Amino acid sequence: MLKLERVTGGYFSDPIVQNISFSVEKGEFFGILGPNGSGKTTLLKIISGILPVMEGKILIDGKEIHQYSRKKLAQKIAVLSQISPQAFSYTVKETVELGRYAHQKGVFHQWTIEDEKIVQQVMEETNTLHLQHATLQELSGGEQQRVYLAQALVQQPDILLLDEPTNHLDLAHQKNLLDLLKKQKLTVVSVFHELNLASLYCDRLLLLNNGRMQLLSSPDEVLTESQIKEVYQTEVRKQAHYDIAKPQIHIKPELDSSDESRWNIDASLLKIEKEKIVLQSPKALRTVSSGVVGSGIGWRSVFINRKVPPDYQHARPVKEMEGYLANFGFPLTQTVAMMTAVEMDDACYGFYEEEDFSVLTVVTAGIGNAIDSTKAEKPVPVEVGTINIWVFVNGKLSDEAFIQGVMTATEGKAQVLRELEIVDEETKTIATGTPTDSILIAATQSGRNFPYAGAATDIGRCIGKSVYNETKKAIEKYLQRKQKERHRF
Ligand SMILES: Nc1ncnc2c1ncn2[C@@H]1O[C@H](COP(=O)(O)OP(=O)(O)OP(=O)(O)O)[C@@H](O)[C@H]1O
Repeated sequence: MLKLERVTGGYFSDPIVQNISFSVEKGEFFGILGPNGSGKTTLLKIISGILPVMEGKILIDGKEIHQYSRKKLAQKIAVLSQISPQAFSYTVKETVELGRYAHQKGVFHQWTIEDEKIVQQVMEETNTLHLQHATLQELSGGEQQRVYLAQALVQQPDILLLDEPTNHLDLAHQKNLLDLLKKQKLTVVSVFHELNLASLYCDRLLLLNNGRMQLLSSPDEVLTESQIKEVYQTEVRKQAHYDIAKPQIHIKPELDSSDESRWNIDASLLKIEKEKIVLQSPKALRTVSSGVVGSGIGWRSVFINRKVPPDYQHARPVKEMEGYLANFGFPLTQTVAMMTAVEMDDACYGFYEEEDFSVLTVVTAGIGNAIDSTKAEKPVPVEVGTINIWVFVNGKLSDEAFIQGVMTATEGKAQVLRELEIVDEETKTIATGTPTDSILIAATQSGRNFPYAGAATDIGRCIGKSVYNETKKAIEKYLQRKQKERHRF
């Protein structure tokens, strides 16, 4: 549909963009990225015919753009105008109507029912209809942007060229505008400054660097940490979007040196009370957890293991737990909270200090419902039994290390159950845990760097060993308590 063949162009004789070649297919959303001054706007102006092609060719549907009449080209390509002060005395509706010029026939450019229908429909879609009688100067920057988009859309072009279409828009209007363009299945070529929006909406991205093509590929290939560092001279982190398979880029603010300094979590921060265990960290820790509250991946500074009655039943345990936390004034957004029916006195913890890192591990263990997850058909709850494991690492864990930390901790727990011959009463085989076990791996993200935390690493073995030791002590305490209770009755 749109094809650039070795295009060079710019202002006067200055070739700002050089040797650009790509094709855009019908219905494709094509993004142009690059640092300030890399030639994005210049390239768009060359494509739209505002600036001449110095070398190479631009073809639309196989025909070079200079072979199209102005009106015919306007039916093929629309450009989202930049806000221009001279247009300010027009009303919104008049401004949008100008977009129909390319389709008006005859010498007198008669306005048809069809023209009116399209204008009404597009103004509705762009949320500009209610502004129709206002003049442009009475509108905010974002409202003006939507009016110009409406003007381009009523042109019903095959290809829409946009230069930073969202730069004046608030969050909702950014999303609405890009959703609208996506829904219309238009062929869009758009300059973006916002890498994350470009990633979410574009099928392919062209990354420009000093007027030349750095890379043309999918968002995932273009938006890599190393590529962005090279082109934008900025350190970034790349992560997958929470809901869809598109990358998102995070910049990291420059911190003052005190924020980078090493700090530790140790047992002095731990408070074991009758009804709960609390650890409050002076700073947020990066966490991976399966708590009732604060599960998943995040940054948290308050950790609660709450004792509930053995017959605890609640239709909405998360809500109930949130209410409990709020009662104590614990900040919900910063808290990981678990529950157990185990006596808090039976909690076990240990601080494991190695040469250049340390680990604090806290375990409460009840094994009334011990289950062999590899054989059981379904859990058969008899009594309350939950093993809750907290592992605090004084060090910096990668995502991979967090996952391996969960693995090594689980291996430690399973080893205890095997050694103590804790049996799943249903299957009569050695249990692997209980049906409601919970885990937290939390790291200060200061001090030594740990790319991995599997059993091949000292941190992995330390996590495995600490969980093994503390779980063993906790289960032995639990068993002793049960035995005493049995003797009493
Ligand atoms: N009207 C002009 N006349 C001469 N040179 C220009 C003109 N407009 C831009 N340039 C030059 O062309 C180069 C590329 O500018 P362009 O606006 O295409 O970059 P851009 O990638 O869109 O930048 P930004 O991200 O800042 O919008 C710059 O060095 C700029 O100084």
